[in-house]
Amino acid sequence: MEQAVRKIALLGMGTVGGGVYEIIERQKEEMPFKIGAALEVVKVLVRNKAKYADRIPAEKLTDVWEDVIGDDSIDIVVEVMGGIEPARTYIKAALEKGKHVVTANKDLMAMHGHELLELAGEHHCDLLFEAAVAGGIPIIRPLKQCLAGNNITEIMGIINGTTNFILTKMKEDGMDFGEALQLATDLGYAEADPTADIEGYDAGRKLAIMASIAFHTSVTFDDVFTEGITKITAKDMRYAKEMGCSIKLLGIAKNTETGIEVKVHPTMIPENHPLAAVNDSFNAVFVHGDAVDDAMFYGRGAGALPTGSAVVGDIMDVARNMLFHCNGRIGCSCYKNLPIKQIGDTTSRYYIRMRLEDRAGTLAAMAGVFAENDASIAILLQKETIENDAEIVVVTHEVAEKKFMDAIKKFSSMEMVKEISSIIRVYALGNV
Ligand SMILES: NC(=O)C1=CN([C@@H]2O[C@H](COP(=O)(O)OP(=O)(O)OC[C@H]3O[C@@H](n4cnc5c(N)ncnc54)[C@H](OP(=O)(O)O)[C@@H]3O)[C@@H](O)[C@H]2O)C=CC1
Ligand SMILES: N[C@@H](CC=O)C(=O)O
Ligand code: NA
Repeated sequence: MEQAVRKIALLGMGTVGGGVYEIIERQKEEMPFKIGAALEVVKVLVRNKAKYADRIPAEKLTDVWEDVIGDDSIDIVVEVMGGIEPARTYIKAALEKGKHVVTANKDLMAMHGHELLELAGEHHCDLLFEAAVAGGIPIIRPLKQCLAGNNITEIMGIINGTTNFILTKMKEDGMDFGEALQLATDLGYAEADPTADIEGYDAGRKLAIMASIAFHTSVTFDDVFTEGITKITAKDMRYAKEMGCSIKLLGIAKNTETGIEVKVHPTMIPENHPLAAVNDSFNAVFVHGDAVDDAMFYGRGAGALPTGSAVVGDIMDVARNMLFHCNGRIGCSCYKNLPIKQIGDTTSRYYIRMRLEDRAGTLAAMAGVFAENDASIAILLQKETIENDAEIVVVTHEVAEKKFMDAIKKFSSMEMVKEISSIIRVYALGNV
């Protein structure tokens, strides 16, 4: 019997495209046994063909989209270009022509995922995006399938490899921020514009995608509160260590009775928390469901082969579905319309480092302002004197963000306050 061949077009041949191409090559002999068909990359779309001429045969390489969309033999379009446009237009056109789509594009899925998944459903096509969240770590499929019997109430994770790499290098090797970012870029972890990584936008996009799936309601990137790591200093890292904590950029999504909370920010977590041990470019996602209890997913969240691994897994699923004529069986799962909470309506604990006039009564005045706003103090440290001012570190108990920020606003206008040097949210700190 003649061997079935599933024909693939790769849109993009950068870090991820290169990984996908290599894995398909490596697995060539295995594919018929694994998915009942061979996989063949027949077209590779890029902007600058000359850059790829030494790696990709000339007959496959194109810079003309019509060569892909006009080729009826192509079954699967794999979008690994990134960005919103022209990716969105190309994916829509592919789905409308009945082609299945695999994408790693979190920017697009976090903004237009709902629309694209509905379109895929209308055309009975697969639209799979495992690589869009936490790269090589299986998390989309577990949320959509393996954990589907749960009422998921919380997701918390380290979902940006670049920032985790930077924070690890700053903490463990004393590297400065710029040096660590350059290294992350050279290793292929960072986005084309690393602002998305360091300002928390990339993590925000991944969080929106996971929250939509887990809570069955549309959450877009615009709904997510984001704060990046650019203000984290070596000094805060030292204080964190002294308190038995690490500083990590966390994405936190909760399904509460009053609405959905979605936020990304640097967070102090105790060293004995499993997420504190997640270092370098590794990612990890904690999921809490009413049936499964806690589950944690850990692995490489970025890089050519780890991300390629997720993309190829999706391509193989499409090919398997083709064999059994059941493409499009798992589509959009947003059947609710839940409210999204503003950051001011969420609660947290806070670490504040500040410089106060070193004289009698300042600490009492500070405690008074905090108390008026329901922010009770759990830890107070006074270590250093800087130019006759006292450097004070405070960690509060859980308090509403709005009340805490009101306290900070009132407090910073007082004459005795020389500087609010940093504010970092704190995730549970032992018994204090
Ligand atoms: N890097 C990673 O570790 C991860 C990346 N992702 C996502 O995967 C996607 C790809 O990322 P990555 O591989 O790092 O990106 P790169 O910048 O390394 O590669 C992008 C590729 O797409 C091509 N391309 C870009 N725009 C166009 C266009 N308009 N028309 C044709 N070709 C185009 C580029 O071609 P040319 O060189 O000719 O411009 C290049 O080959 C992004 O959505 C990213 O967010 C997801 C998880 C991890
Ligand atoms: N820039 C991203 C790559 C994968 O999504 C990251 O650093 O995690
Ligand atoms: Na993934």
